[in-house]
Amino acid sequence: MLEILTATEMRAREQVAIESGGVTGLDLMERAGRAVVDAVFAEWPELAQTPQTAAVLCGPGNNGGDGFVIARLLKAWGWEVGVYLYGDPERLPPDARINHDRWCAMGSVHDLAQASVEGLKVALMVDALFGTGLRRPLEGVAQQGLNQVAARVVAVDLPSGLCSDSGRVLGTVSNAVRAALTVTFHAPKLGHVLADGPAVCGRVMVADIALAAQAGGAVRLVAPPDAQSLTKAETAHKFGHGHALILTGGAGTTGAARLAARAALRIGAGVVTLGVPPSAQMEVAAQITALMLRRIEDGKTLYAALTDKRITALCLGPGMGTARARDLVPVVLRHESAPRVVLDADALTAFADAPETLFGLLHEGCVLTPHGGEFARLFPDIAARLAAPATQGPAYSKVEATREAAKRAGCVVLLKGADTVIAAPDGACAIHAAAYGRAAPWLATAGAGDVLAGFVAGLLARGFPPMQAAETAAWLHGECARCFGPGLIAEDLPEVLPKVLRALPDQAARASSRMSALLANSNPST
Ligand SMILES: NC(=O)C1=CN([C@@H]2O[C@H](COP(=O)(O)OP(=O)(O)OC[C@H]3O[C@@H](n4cnc5c(N)ncnc54)[C@H](OP(=O)(O)O)[C@@H]3O)[C@@H](O)[C@H]2O)[C@@H](O)CC1
Ligand SMILES: [K+]
Repeated sequence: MLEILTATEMRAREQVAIESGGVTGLDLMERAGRAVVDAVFAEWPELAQTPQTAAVLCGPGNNGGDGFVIARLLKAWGWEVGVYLYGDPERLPPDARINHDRWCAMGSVHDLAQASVEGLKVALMVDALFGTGLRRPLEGVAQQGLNQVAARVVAVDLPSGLCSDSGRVLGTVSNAVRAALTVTFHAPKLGHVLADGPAVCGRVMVADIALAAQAGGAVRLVAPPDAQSLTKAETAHKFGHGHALILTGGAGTTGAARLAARAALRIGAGVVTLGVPPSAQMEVAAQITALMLRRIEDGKTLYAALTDKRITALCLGPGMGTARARDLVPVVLRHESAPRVVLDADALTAFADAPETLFGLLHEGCVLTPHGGEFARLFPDIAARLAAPATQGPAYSKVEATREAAKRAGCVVLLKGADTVIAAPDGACAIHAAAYGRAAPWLATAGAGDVLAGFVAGLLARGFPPMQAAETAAWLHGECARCFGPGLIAEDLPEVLPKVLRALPDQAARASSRMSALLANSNPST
């Protein structure tokens, strides 16, 4: 499991290590500084060839302390290093103060408030202004780092201005350092993958500073699924892999549900049936082959259909129309057979006026897959809080918002985006970040969300628990987009899935691929 930490969790890990007596805060700071220097040389090998020039911007906390270590190590390599402190040396925390004083034995410290670094030409700028302790937007002289012209900017832990827990830049979005390389310690932080994080971090390297592994953080990065979990048993009957029922809208609006149905079938549901109103029967019949068709006219016919115990999951919403959704969603959610259900698109919008009615019906076998707009319709107060300007760190995050929504809804919520967050009512939470090595910009295409809903439905039909179904669907969806690449349209996603499934790593390979797939991993000497 690749854990991804909040600032508080990271501090707790540091504290446990220090209290165990095996390491001091000063040791950790030394390792952090050394890890940054090693990562810089790994990223830009040309800088290790001959001594260069660097500007190191140090802040008033321990992030600044790391900066003083880096300055000392670069100087030891023969570099010409300018150190600029934002703050009062007398008020530095103890470990940072010690490293400040060590540096002072080798060079001078400029006061960032007095010495302008605007336009300074250096080979490397080290941003050690703020890390996990950022509380407010960068302002005044602290902003000088933003306009640096160095060819290479390395951020220590986080680009200054970026909130570690939310990935939101405090203030306006231009209020953060834009790094080419970010070197963080022990584990990635939420801010590296959420919101603005990927846009300002550049490449992210996770450096091992020899902190002992501990029980996982509260949030995980979605891992590649285990190939075994998606195979089909040699002896199983088609109904052994479940039967998904996908409801369509009327004539002319059945495309979205057909996309979802094909996705459910491709991901391995044994049988997939499209439930159509009479007006759409001919249209759908003319389009399908492996998919089944059943007339679902109204609540009564749907209720009767659900008495077939072989139907293990439903997908409602894509292209369904809000009126039909308002009629049929309660029938499914109230049905005594309690099949698993994914609700998307119109099935969410249909309850914009009365979200509490929907929440009263949802159960733990449900998954909601809203995009930002649908989320705001169901959870307007949560969405408003998330949309409010981030002025204080730690800022309210998409992780907190999705967790709050899942708790309120009483089921798994998958909030889509480049940073897809999936949360369960018990607080379990995972992020699928389509960023860094897993960026999938081609997913911004009509119908991609319908395919995701279909993937979730197919997995639910196969018996995956809701959280696992949502995580697995999100990962495979992103992987299909990456595998197809430019020119992708939604129809391509289910078609490329077999290739993606064939390439899935087995359990042993998963552990090592997880980290490298998303973030570059460095393991500098300690
Ligand atoms: N944890 C670990 O295991 C390890 C941690 N390590 C390193 O420590 C870093 C965390 O250090 P940290 O906690 O001292 O916080 P940091 O980011 O330096 O800033 C705090 C200071 O900034 C100030 N301040 C905040 N915002 C401001 C603003 N906008 N404008 C002006 N001032 C502002 C704030 O002031 P205050 O809010 O108290 O007024 C306080 O003085 C971490 O990122 C990593 O690099 C490593 O050494 C190895 C192991
Ligand atoms: K920083």
